[in-house]
Amino acid sequence: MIEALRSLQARVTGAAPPPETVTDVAEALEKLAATLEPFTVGERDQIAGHRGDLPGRGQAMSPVLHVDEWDGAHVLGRITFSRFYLGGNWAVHGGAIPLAFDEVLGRLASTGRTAARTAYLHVNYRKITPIEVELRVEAKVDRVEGRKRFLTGALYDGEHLTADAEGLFVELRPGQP
Ligand SMILES: CCCCCCCC/C=C\CCCCCCCC(=O)SCCNC(=O)CCNC(=O)[C@H](O)C(C)(C)COP(=O)(O)OP(=O)(O)OC[C@H]1O[C@@H](n2cnc3c(N)ncnc32)[C@H](O)[C@@H]1OP(=O)(O)O
Repeated sequence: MIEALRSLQARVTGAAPPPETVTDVAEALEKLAATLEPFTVGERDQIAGHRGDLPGRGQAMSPVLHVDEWDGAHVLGRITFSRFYLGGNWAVHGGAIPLAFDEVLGRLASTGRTAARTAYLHVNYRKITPIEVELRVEAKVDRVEGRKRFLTGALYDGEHLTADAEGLFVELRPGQP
């Protein structure tokens, strides 16, 4: 279901269908939304973002990270931004890149440790990040100071660095939302 939604996001973004097709698709989507409505659940029970066994934790908001290496200290993986994430001139939207970094660094920050939340995330855009190209993602925990975890990450198109990030993730106290 989530994979099909991702595919739909990319198709909708890239299409300019005739008016009758637009009407048909809109009706079909409204019907699907109505089919799901009776199955609305609380946050804890939803699939999206809560299924570690599914690509991208089962949520369609950020692109899927395919993990090659993951431990408590570093991550190596691959990520492809579909056409859904197009900003302009075949470059990824500037807001989608921090989304991907927050996902990767945020998950790494909380791997094998008490959960942490993003306090800040600084992103440098070094080169255009291309759409529909498999990119390499690297991330690591740089240092830990008490509740503060400082992480860095980088995104590569081949040997070209397209963006890098530095983030502070603060360990949550018991009961802290
Ligand atoms: C989301 C789920 C998290 C759980 C993970 C579960 C398992 C993982 C699996 C899957 C997860 C999903 C993967 C994606 C995860 C993405 C993470 C996000 O996107 S989180 C959403 C965006 N972030 C917020 O909404 C935070 C909003 N802000 C806050 O809640 C607080 O400000 C918080 C927790 C960040 C800090 O508040 P205080 O009251 O706990 O602590 P204070 O005392 O203010 O700060 C502690 C230390 O940090 C410094 N600090 C805090 N903010 C700073 C900043 N912006 N810049 C510099 N220093 C800062 C302070 O100066 C202090 O340092 P000194 O101890 O004095 O040395």
